[in-house]
Amino acid sequence: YREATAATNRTFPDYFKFGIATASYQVEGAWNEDGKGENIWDHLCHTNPTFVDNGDNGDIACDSYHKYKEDVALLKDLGVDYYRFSLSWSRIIPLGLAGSPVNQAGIDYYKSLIQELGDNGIEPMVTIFHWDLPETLQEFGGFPNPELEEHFAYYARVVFENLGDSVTYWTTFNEPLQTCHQGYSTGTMAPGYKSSGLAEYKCAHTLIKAHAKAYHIYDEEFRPQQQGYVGIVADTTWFEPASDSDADQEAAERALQFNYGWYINAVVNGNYPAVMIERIDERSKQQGFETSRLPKFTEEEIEYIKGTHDYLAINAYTTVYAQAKEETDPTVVSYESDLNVDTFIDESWEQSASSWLRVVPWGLRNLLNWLSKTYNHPEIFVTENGVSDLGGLDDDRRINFYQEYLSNVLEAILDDGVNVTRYTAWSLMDNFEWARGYTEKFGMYSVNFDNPGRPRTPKASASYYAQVIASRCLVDTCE
Ligand SMILES: O=S(=O)(O)CCCN1CCN(CCO[C@@H]2O[C@H](CO)[C@@H](O)[C@H](O)[C@H]2O)CC1
Repeated sequence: YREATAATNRTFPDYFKFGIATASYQVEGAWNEDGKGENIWDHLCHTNPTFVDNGDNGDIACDSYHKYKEDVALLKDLGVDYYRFSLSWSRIIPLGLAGSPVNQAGIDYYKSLIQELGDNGIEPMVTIFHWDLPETLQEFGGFPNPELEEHFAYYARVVFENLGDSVTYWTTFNEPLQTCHQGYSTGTMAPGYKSSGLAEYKCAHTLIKAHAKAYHIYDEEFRPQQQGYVGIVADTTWFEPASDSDADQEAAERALQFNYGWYINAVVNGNYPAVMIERIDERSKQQGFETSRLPKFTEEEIEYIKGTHDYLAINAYTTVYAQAKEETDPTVVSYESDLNVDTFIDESWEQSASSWLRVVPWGLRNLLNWLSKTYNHPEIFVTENGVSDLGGLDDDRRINFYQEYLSNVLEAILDDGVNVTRYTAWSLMDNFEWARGYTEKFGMYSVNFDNPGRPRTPKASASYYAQVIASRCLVDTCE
């Protein structure tokens, strides 16, 4: 499908659940209160204030650490079934290190938030890691250091033990692609390293093993009593073949495998996608490396990693066209040259406030179909989807975005038989948009960052989303 379609007037199935998401560093603030340790975003913002637009940082952010009851009241007004939020590793384990002290005040904060959600009939969907790595662990090398597997396993066990009685849906990592590729290759996210085609592959290797270990810890030690589910949230742009030539179709498929398959082929089938292994092994050999730049899983690791997911999750925002290109200079060591695909957009696609995000609703339907076909028709959660602007309460472009993207989700379900059972909007409120600071707004509630009270104000999109959830339909007159 390549055409925007008018929003369908059909209704969402009764089992379908609507949610909304935030993340710890983006909303909590209280960066050094009640025993919380420093994380890599605290450290980056404080030591290199030019990294983030306007020198913004998450010291206060939306102050959700103090205002979480207000946040739950907003969730109640929206009528969401669940709230997807993340835990701050260094609030719970200040040093991050396996065996290091646990900060009870950090545990108590999340217990209070989960209790408040429960009291309001809202299910918590908890992300264990959403990019805010304890700074001490970065001083040990971060995820490129294989020891991070043990440190993460210790953290996961602490949160399963302390919070698991009230949590059914867990996610180990949010967007490992951004963690490793933006963090250690493009340098556009903390810790801001530029080790393309090198450290980023080590980062992913440790992260995938850490995910699998946490999954097995839950499966063996906690699931019997807690009866919950564990997954990993991966993201990708939808890559639409620029033409129906074989070369362009292969280019699009290769891009999806290097972006989403990098992690999800591992948790589903136990290993990296074949196309990554083949291309990186070959190029590493041409470049004179004794071993491939892409680390290898052993046979027992493949068995251990295979199947470590109880649902398939996707954070999806936008689309690009993918086109085959001539092989680049084989001596270039980089992810981009390993991938070797040209991408471009259609300038007619509606813009957002984010340079990487064009509004292309039909791309989400194609992506959901690709996921279903590629991973054998699993249950799929859309765990993030949303659009940025520069502010304002009459956000009719955001309403239009949700109406058209949700319509494509519903068409994937009703017309294509894709088993999507959850949809999560990004985000509840305007928050710290990483290197873009507070300039790009994704919230359904506006936050006034010039007011120490960080007041929240509903935008028109909040009313629209509440109406969609109540009516289970996207337009005024439903069938
Ligand atoms: O600006 S640049 O072009 O130099 C680099 C930007 C790279 N983007 C950042 C967001 N990411 C996926 C979405 O990232 C997700 O979506 C939200 C909106 O971004 C974030 O706030 C969430 O934390 C994150 O989970 C796609 C890649």
